[in-house]
Amino acid sequence: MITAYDVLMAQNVDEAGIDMILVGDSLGNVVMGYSSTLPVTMEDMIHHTACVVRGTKHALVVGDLPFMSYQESPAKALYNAGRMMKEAQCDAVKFEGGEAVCEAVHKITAAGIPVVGHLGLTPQSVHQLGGFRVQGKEEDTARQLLQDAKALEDAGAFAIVLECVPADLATLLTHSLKKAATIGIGAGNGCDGQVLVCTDLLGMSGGFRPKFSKTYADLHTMITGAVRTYVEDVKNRTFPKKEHTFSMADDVLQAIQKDASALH
Ligand SMILES: Nc1nc(=O)c2c([nH]1)NC[C@@H]1CN(c3ccc(C(=O)N[C@@H](CCC(=O)O)C(=O)O)cc3)CN21
Ligand SMILES: CC(C)C(=O)C(=O)O
Ligand SMILES: [Mg+2]
Repeated sequence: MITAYDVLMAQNVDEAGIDMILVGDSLGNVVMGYSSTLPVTMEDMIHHTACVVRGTKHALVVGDLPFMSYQESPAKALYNAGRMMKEAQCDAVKFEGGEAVCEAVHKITAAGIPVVGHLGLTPQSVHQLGGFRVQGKEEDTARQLLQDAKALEDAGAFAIVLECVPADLATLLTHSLKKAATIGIGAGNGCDGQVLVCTDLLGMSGGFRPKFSKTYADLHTMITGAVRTYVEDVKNRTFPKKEHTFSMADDVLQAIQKDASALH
């Protein structure tokens, strides 16, 4: 699984054979320039998820539900999950939380909408968590994670993202679940699948380099290099060349030249 936020990236990752595309609310950081995911709205998520759906032929597209679109009540969660499916036409929705959101998961799956859960470091709760830190290192928090994962599975989630949890705990959770698949990000290779933010993987997320990420390409260097060369080419007139240029018939040109010189 990989994130995407627009049609171009969706086409590229889909062609590369990815199984699932997540239109993450990391949109807030990656595309909109916010310092957290909290300001992202339903309108933002629907808009970008619809773009990704239009660029996807094969992968399953999951729309992330933004902060405060599902926390208030299971009824509101169902309403917004329905909006995401109807207006963006994606294949599933995802939202953060364990036991606290299980009633919402149950209602949404009962309505025929596939749900992906998200446990561990849940960025919409960053202020409560006190920062972006590994979760579930202590006995009580690890036990709560196991309970949350079981509860999400029982409520009907078909997959659960595990973000920034110790690898051994993620492996244990993966084995404990009977139906739901685990998708790790900073959770080791014992999960059923993995997810990364596309711009992190491609080396175009600026200075953001979390420990769990791996850059498979250096697009930042490629993009700045290409644009720098373009600027130079324009300034020294090596671009555009003849092959980038349109011409006109000589007699027409001569007629217009006469008109132009008459204007002097
Ligand atoms: N570009 C991008 N990639 C992401 O993976 C991502 C976003 N944006 N935005 C939403 C959330 C926020 N995420 C984050 C943000 C920061 C850390 C971080 O600073 N982690 C540290 C601390 C680990 C520790 O507790 O030791 C690290 O070094 O990984 C992790 C996940 C993951 N998500
Ligand atoms: C990092 C993934 C799991 C996510 O929730 C997002 O991109 O918003
Ligand atoms: Mg998210």
